Amino acid sequence: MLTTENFEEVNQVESANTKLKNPVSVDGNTSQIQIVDENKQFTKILSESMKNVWGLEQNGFNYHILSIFGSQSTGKSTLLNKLFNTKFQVMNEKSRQQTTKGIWISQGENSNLLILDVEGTDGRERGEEQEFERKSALFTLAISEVLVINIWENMVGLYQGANMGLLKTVFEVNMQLFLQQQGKIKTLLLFVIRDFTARTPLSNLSEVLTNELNKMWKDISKPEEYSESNLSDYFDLMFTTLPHKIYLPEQFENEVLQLKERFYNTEDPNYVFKPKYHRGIPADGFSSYAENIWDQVAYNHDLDIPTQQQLLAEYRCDEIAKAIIDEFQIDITKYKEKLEDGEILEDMGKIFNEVRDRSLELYDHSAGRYRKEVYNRKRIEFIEKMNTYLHVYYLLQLRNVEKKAYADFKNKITEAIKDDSLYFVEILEKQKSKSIEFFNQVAEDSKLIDTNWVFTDHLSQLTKEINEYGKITKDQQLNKIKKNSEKNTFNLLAASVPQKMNNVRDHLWDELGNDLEKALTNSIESYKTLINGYDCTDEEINDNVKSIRKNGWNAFCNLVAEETTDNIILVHLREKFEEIFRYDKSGLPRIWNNNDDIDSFFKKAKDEALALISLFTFIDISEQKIRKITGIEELQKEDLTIIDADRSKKILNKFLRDIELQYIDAKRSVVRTTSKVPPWFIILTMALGYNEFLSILKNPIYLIGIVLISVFIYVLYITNLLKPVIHVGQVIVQDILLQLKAKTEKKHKTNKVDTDNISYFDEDIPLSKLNRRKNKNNFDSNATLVNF
Ligand SMILES: Nc1nc2c(ncn2[C@@H]2O[C@H](COP(=O)(O)OP(=O)(O)OP(=O)(O)O)[C@@H](O)[C@H]2O)c(=O)[nH]1
Repeated sequence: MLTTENFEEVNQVESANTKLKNPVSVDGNTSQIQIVDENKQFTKILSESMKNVWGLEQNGFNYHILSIFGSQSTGKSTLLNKLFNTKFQVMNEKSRQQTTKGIWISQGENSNLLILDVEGTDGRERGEEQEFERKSALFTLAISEVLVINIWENMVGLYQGANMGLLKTVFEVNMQLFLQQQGKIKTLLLFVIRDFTARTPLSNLSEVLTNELNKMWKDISKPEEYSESNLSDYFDLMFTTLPHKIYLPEQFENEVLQLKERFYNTEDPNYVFKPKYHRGIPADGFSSYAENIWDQVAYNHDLDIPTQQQLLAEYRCDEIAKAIIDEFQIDITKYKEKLEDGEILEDMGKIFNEVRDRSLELYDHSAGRYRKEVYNRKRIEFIEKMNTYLHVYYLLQLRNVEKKAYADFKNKITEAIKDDSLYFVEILEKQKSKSIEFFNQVAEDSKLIDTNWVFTDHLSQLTKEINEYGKITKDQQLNKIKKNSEKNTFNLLAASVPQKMNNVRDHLWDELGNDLEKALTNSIESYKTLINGYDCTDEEINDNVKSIRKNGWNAFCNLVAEETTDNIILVHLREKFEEIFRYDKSGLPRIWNNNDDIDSFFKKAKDEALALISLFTFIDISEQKIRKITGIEELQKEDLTIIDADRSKKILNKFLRDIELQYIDAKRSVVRTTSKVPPWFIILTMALGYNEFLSILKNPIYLIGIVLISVFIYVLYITNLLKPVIHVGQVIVQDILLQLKAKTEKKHKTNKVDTDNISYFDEDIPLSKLNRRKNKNNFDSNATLVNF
């Protein structure tokens, strides 16, 4: 009887048949796919469907798989569509043609159920060929928890009609599949007896079927050790009936609804999806697992479920780890940029522990469903991989912390130097500990839990850098303090030596010796005060004090040398000479006259001036005192010599020449003041020269000459050049006269030097090193001495 519903079904099937080639869906509904087609090709979109169409990928173990077996055209697809609201193809009544080809899979409506509709057995299209039947049995048994065996009541007891051939295959492949596995995996065989008339009670039918199945189990060939095993060790049996769909449609519908409870209602006493039937494949690994199983089955390879599960676990754990690692890397990249820019990541350890824990949680959630041994092994690899990535960040962090610790240390030390802190070493040590402590703290805090990361290399590098910088700075500071002390000595001496050498004549060297002692004592005291905080050894202090003393002595000698150049000595001599020769006791310039004893004055002035030179000939401080003040052990005579014999001679020559001119000037001024022309001589000259005077006036040449000379003299007068010209003329004349006189006398007299006055300079005094360097006079070494 064709009902409206049947009519619709037929139409539906007819339209669906036109789309049989579509591997996705018979009616364009992507909720069902042909998992294995009639050419034994496995679908490429199972994973995609699991994830995006059925939304089961993240269900873990919370999903179930049911397959239906049975002879062709026994209403399998119809039953599934009724039970699970799937859209499997249903046969067109008129053509009675096989509809389900290969294996189809669909999601049960609003559920976590995956339903497989398997091509009917003993289909006439495949003839006697049982290969696909065996393969599909192997495949579906490997992945399904429940096998629904669809039979018509009138087939019970018939070998082929009751699918006994198929069940024998199932039993055999079960041995092949699950015997290697530790712990028995059970499968539920749910017999749905269709077109049930109730003429034979279900209990009888069940019994018949159970007996047949047990007999069949006994008959199949089993390994020796399983020869005594029972069917019930591997299979649970469940029997149910459905009335005739066409003749008793309402009853059929009602019983289908009741049957539905066994699949959907977990509370139902006959609920079929018991945990013991689950294949233990997490939903996200199902597509890979199913495909691998089919590959093995399709190409007649030995199907070793444990190996497949092992391979799946390996593959999936890697895949899961990779996906999480990809996300993990994206998560941590933002920190890398900061670290590469030199930033220190606060709470790095905390942040990274959290990031790692989050990733690990995800891994555990997904990979933890796979084989424990694989999951644990891969977990260690996964953690190591994350740790490796994070270790790069940790090294960057260490580099940044090391830089900061070093920079902080340097800044503090620079500040201490700027402030001239008296506690330099204390600050240095304190800052060193602080910087190292800071480094240790951050390095320790930045570590990840359960890692053996070390930072000893960075720490020793930092310590080395800090120590080196500290030592260099300390040495520089000590050197600076020493130099400042030496500068202090120099400044004190520079303030006293020139002043005293220019003014003090009595006890000059006693006073200079005292000044040197005071300057050195002052400098050494301030040096010792300043180095107080530097933790110097006695040896270092002694060496530096020695150096301050020695350099102080050198500075003293230099200042003395600067004050005893030839010119300065000459100035001193001239001043002394002129003090007596040119000025009287009241300090007024002398006007020489005939009664003055110029020679006596000259001799006295010269003697006293020459006596002064001895004051500057050598440093007249006792060697004992110098040793005591300067600490210099080896002191040579030449070290104290200021003016040596050579220099003395040159200075003396120059001095004598200078005072000789003053002597001549004095003598000449006496002549000028005494030699006047008498008046009678002027009158006589005018009388006798009157004619010559007139003749000059009358002669135009003479007249012009006189006029020109007068004009020249007048020009000189108005330009104030007359006096200088006269003076130059006088000097030239005097020089000519002197040279003539000297040449004349040289022929007759030998040069005689006043040995009394210059005997001191003849002493064999060694050359002073200092003055050899300082003395740059340009005196004519061949200048002759003049005897007065
Ligand atoms: N007598 C009877 N006929 C049924 C029943 N259920 C469905 N049919 C009819 O049986 C025919 C085959 O139905 P299908 O659901 O396509 O059977 P199938 O086993 O899936 O067929 P294949 O997939 O080709 O093996 C259809 O014409 C259905 O209307 C039933 O309970 N009893």
